[in-house]
Amino acid sequence: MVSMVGSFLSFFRDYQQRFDLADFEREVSRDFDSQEITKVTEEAEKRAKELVTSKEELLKVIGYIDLTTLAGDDTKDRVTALLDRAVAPYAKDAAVKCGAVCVYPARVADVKAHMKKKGYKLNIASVAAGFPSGQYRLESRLLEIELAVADGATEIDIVINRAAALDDDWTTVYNEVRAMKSACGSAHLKTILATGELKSLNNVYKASWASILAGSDFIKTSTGKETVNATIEVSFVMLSAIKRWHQLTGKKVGFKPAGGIKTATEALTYVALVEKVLGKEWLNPSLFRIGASSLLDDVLKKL
Ligand SMILES: O=C[C@H](O)COP(=O)(O)O
Repeated sequence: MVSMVGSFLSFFRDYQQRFDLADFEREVSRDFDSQEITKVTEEAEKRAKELVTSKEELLKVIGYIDLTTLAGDDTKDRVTALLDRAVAPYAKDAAVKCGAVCVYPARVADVKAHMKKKGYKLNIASVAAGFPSGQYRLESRLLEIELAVADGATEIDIVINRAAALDDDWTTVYNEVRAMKSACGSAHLKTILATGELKSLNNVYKASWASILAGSDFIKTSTGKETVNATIEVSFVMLSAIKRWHQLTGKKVGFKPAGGIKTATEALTYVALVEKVLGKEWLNPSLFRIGASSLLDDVLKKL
């Protein structure tokens, strides 16, 4: 028994600490069946139409939301108002809260100061590492993460290096995410794949796998700034990678669809998909978030 645990631990440590390109290639050489994806999508859409009639499910959606503002003209007043809203989004029930607020690094200190002043408790997510393009030197991306954490971010949403991904250089993608995970310290790392720029579902799977191997706590679809953001199709592929990792290691990685999710029914389609692929145990804010700037209004309207 002890030696089984020992070999499991060494397998797991190996997977976490080195990037073996041959192992990686073996693991990611798979195709996705478009008929299966269409079937799963139809099922999720059907289930979402049922879920949207349930007040309990709608309230759960609020708890999954990373209430986001990511605009060039964000100010202290805008992010503090966002925080006020995220801690008390539903007037009829003070226990309902969003999963986090999500802001640019330069606004984290404003959020933290307001949180302290009001005595709130909520996760503060900051995008970082040259969000949304990632087209910056690694040193500056790492420093940005460290500064956001020092200012009070408890969750860091980084972007992968799409130039490396599109050059099929998955070692670089892995090494950079690993360095970013280390720069996060105790903050959780959400790794954005920017799937709308990855050109193929196989690349989405490779990006998911490299990010998971590198220690990401969550994988996230999109920045909200790509031409194509979250879709059910790429989500299915990412969830398949999370499922495979769980089968191999027993570890649970979270999932965050983001970008362009505006209605309760759309949000619940992702809920239904997660339930279908990974099971109900993933449906809590420590393993499932939805990144959205304008979803909350529609959810409140339906309550
Ligand atoms: O991570 C969150 C996204 O940037 C939000 O995108 P959205 O403004 O389309 O809802």
